[in-house]
Amino acid sequence: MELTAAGMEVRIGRKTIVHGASVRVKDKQFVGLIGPNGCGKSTLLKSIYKSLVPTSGSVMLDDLNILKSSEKKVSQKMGVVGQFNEMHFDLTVEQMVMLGRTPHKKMLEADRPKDREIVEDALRITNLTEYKERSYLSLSGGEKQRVVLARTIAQQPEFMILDEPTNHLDIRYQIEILSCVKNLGIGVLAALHDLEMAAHYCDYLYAVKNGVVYAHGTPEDVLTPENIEDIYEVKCTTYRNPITGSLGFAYSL
Ligand SMILES: Nc1ncnc2c1ncn2[C@@H]1O[C@H](COP(=O)(O)OP(=O)(O)OP(=O)(O)O)[C@@H](O)[C@H]1O
Repeated sequence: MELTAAGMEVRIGRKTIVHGASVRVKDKQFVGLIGPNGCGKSTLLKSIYKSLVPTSGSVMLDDLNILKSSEKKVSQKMGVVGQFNEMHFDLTVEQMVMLGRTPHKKMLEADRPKDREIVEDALRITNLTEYKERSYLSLSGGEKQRVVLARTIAQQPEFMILDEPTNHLDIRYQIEILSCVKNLGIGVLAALHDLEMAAHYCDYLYAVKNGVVYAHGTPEDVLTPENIEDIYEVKCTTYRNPITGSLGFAYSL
């Protein structure tokens, strides 16, 4: 399943936030979106997953025209883990994860044994089984983030978009979440801040600066000291992490 977002332009009020960005995620690729605060990563992702209407551009998931398809049709194929996961009414963790089954059910259809099995699996792979009776609102930010990932996994999407999925997470959960997503073996487009994580997990990267795709390629091609200095306005030296073999970064102002 391949995602192609072409010529995405997003204007909010009088300001153009994303300027003609194109992004492609080939079958089963894990693609990262990097760039400084406010460069337009979330806005670009939202325009791809239909939370914002782009001024121009097209988004195809194989032959499904995302921008012209119903929410239900899109959510049968595409799962989204957004940046903010606040809710104002309380559900248990299990009920929250069960919401992931909604796109696959008819209106008011009860939970089927298969739905319960899928929810159990999603709770297990996100290490949330023992949280299933807990109230969602009582959870910490990182725990909520894992529940939202579990809900998205229960949705059984063929493609996933994640907006800074490791935001609130400590190192262990950052690794767990990214490994878990990688092991799903589906196409992924994820905005990430941690360049070491991006280098380690992503097959391909798009670097955004001022709403424009500044560079794209493999992590080795994109995460050069020159690019990082231009994109983030910091001094940077790269090295090879002797333990993981992945790219490492040392920064200074
Ligand atoms: N609804 C809005 N009205 C006005 N400006 C907006 C709106 N939404 C986003 N912006 C602006 O668009 C720019 C890009 O925001 P966006 O959230 O896409 O950045 P980002 O790269 O995801 O940043 P971060 O890494 O901090 O999450 C920012 O300057 C932001 O203030």
